[in-house]
Amino acid sequence: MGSANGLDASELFEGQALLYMNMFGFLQTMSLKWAMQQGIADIIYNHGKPITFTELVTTLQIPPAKTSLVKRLMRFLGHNGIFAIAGEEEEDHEAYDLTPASKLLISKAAHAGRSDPCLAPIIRMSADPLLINKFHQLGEFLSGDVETLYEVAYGKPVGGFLKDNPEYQSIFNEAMASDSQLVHLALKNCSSVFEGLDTLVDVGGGTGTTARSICEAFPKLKIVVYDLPQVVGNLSGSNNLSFVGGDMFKSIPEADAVLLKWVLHDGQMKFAYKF
Ligand SMILES: C[S@@+](CC[C@H](N)C(=O)[O-])C[C@H]1O[C@@H](n2cnc3c(N)ncnc32)[C@H](O)[C@@H]1O
Repeated sequence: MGSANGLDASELFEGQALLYMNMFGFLQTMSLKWAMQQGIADIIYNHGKPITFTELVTTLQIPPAKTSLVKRLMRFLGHNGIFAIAGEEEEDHEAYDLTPASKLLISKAAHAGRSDPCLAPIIRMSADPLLINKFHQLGEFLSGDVETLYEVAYGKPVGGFLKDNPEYQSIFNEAMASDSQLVHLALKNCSSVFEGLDTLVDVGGGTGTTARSICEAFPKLKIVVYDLPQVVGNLSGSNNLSFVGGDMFKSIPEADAVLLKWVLHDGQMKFAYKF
């Protein structure tokens, strides 16, 4: 027999499971943040082989009363593909290994001088409480006239917010730079894209991580990274790389081609960066 809302028992439970899965979706972000803050990827990497549950809680100095919670979190992260679970799950013999995702959390310090990409900074930014908070204002933003979510939540657009909060400007710049580290992998097969170009302007190019990769791959190409003065003001270039500060809504330096990466993804971004 159907319930009052016309659902049979299996539909009810499926609906409930789906709702709860979405309701607890934030736990994916929070457990990832925990693993990153604890440096678990570095711990496993330095260990040189899968680390057992007992070894992990000992290394993390988890109080005995809370070790079972760590096991739950590690299994949750394993279920989500962040770590691989090896060994037997009974008797505390379970062990954790790195996956492609957690290898991208290994810090530069653990890699000791190698230049492997590390995406921890962009996770740090995305999981920051202040920056997450703005999403509580989605309703107010979408039903009101204010142009950006930042303005609803913090009283100013993202550019102004970052200018007034230099610590977030650094978090933001590092996050963007970490995302851009992966670009050089894509460049290997892209030479045709840059053929015939002498100059390129990377508009909203941040601190120049993408531009540096392109400069290395195409040393004859001259690249200008154009971004807000607060972002590029203190940066100096090299042979074929230079930094220019300015506002892209007023003008941009002349070049054979323009690169826009993570800039103007949609109409909202135009307003988002207005001061
Ligand atoms: C989402 S980030 C992308 C950074 C970089 N392209 C990347 O992919 O890592 C957007 C960039 O646009 C810059 N930006 C925002 N408004 C701007 C403006 N009016 N003129 C120039 N740059 C601007 C920001 O400072 C920021 O560095």
